[in-house]
Amino acid sequence: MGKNEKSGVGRALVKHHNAMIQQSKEKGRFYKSQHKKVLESVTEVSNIDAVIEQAEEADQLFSIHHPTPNPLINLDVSSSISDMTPEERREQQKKEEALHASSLRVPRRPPWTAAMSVEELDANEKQAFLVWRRSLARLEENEKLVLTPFEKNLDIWRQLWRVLERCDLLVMVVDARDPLFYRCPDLEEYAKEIDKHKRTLLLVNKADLLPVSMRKKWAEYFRLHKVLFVFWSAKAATAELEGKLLTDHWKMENNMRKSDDPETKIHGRDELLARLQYEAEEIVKMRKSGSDTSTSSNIYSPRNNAEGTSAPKSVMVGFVGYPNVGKSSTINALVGQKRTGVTSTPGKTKHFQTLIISDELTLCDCPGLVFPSFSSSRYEMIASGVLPIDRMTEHREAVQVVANRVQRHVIEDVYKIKLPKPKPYESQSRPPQASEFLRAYCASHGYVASSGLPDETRAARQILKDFIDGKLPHYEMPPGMSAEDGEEDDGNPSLSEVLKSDASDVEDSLENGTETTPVFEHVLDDLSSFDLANGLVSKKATVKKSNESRKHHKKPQRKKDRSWRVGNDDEDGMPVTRVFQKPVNSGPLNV
Ligand SMILES: Nc1nc2c(ncn2[C@@H]2O[C@H](COP(=O)(O)OP(=O)(O)OP(=O)(O)O)[C@@H](O)[C@H]2O)c(=O)[nH]1
Repeated sequence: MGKNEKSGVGRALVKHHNAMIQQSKEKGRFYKSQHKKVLESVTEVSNIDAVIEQAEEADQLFSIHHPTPNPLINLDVSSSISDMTPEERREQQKKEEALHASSLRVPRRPPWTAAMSVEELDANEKQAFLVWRRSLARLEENEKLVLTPFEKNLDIWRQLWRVLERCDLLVMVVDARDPLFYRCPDLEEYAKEIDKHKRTLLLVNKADLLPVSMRKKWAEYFRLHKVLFVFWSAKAATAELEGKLLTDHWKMENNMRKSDDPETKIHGRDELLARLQYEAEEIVKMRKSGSDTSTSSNIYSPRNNAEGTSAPKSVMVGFVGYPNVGKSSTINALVGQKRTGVTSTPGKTKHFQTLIISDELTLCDCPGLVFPSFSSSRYEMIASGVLPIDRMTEHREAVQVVANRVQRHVIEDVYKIKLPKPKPYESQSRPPQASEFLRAYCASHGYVASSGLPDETRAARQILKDFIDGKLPHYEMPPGMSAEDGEEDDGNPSLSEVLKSDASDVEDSLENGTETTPVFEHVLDDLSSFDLANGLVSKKATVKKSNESRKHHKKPQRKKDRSWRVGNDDEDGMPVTRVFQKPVNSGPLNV
């Protein structure tokens, strides 16, 4: 090999090296410019905004070079259903929901390789996202369907894609009071599409707000449906870490009662970490051995470890879920110190983060995401803590969700108020009307707007906050089960006791046959207090609905502590922090 030839190879190597550096610098600049804009959750976009925004993103707006029609606009609107009765409409809606269930998908990341340029990757992702938005826009146009607000910011979905790709075990955090509302089965499907060995564990958080009898019912339901689950309370685990007792609400002590049943007990911090590591290691072993079988039992026992296969070096557990279900609280409790901000305002976690618990276990926390779904109204989503209370305008509708779900006597007990009883000719078991509830609350708390009228907006915000935080106890039954199903005396307040309504007089009047017979004097009496806009009002409440009372009282939002965020992850430009867990001296929860 001659001297010239030698230096030629050297030059080529140096050139290649410089080109690589240049490329990575450009990549960095691109991501920097991409992430200059604050990552904001977008759920409240009207169709027209969506059309413009998405068309802009896809460079298709008024472009001569792209004469194809905007893919979000579909003028093929289905036939009118306006002449249907409400029952027929609901029936039709159910049928349509079943028919279109498979279209209600989480957006998939288009196939990619490390050889792709950043621009190509970006364009592909935008295009795939646009197609996804188009399919959902079609569903939205179907007047027989109600599609609830869902996350429309591609950058938030990108965070999810990365978490899904990186993790071995996916932990879906749900609120124990209505686990199915917060569960997204399609996400479980998607995880399996990425890697058939990936599994999803349902972390049923806020279990401190659920009586043991209800945990039993849900455990039965999950077992029947082969769902891997764990009951957990980030709040209790945090209290345990801080050496505090959990005494917030009247039911917690009962809910936290010691339970030996591995399925219904609320796991302690160390127990949960061990369980997560075990499940993730099983997945990695399965992947390595090429085996298809996954652990089917929900009962965790370290002795069940697959024989013969050595434990993997390190495993990754990804946390996903709707906003406000307690992902940050869970991560903080697991890490053993405050690493992510916790507030009751949904949508505060914006970027995913990686937290190294030990050499063997890493956690990855994704921002809260509102998955597309049918059926639940915007108000239900506000009441469930998924959409922020601050953006609420129709406060009566949202408070009606609370009034429908919390027993009348519980509302009265918690707030020490008296709600107007149903009129003799009304159904005696009807829930309180939002207007009745709000007025009684305003009267007892002295909430008066500057106009001199009851400050319903302020009251609504407080009531919804109490509902979300658990001050107003409520929970959903597993589908197909009733409150009395399989109830046994375990020393806890029975479900029927907990849910006991003040329907004693309801039943009495039903038995006496007085339920539906309006007494003429009562009707006349009520007409005098009839508020055309809002229905029957309490005789004492003489104030009328006023626009004034709907004024917003924007509360200053607590800022999350984000000072821990450091640097960029060189792989995909996402901010991460690496936290090494300090050993925390805490045993399993005393439950
Ligand atoms: N009772 C009870 N409340 C909890 C528990 N875990 C979290 N919370 C409360 O739920 C609210 C939301 O908690 P976060 O940890 O901020 O929820 P998040 O899922 O990270 O929310 P985003 O940042 O919006 O994604 C806070 O008010 C917490 O105090 C729990 O186990 N029990």
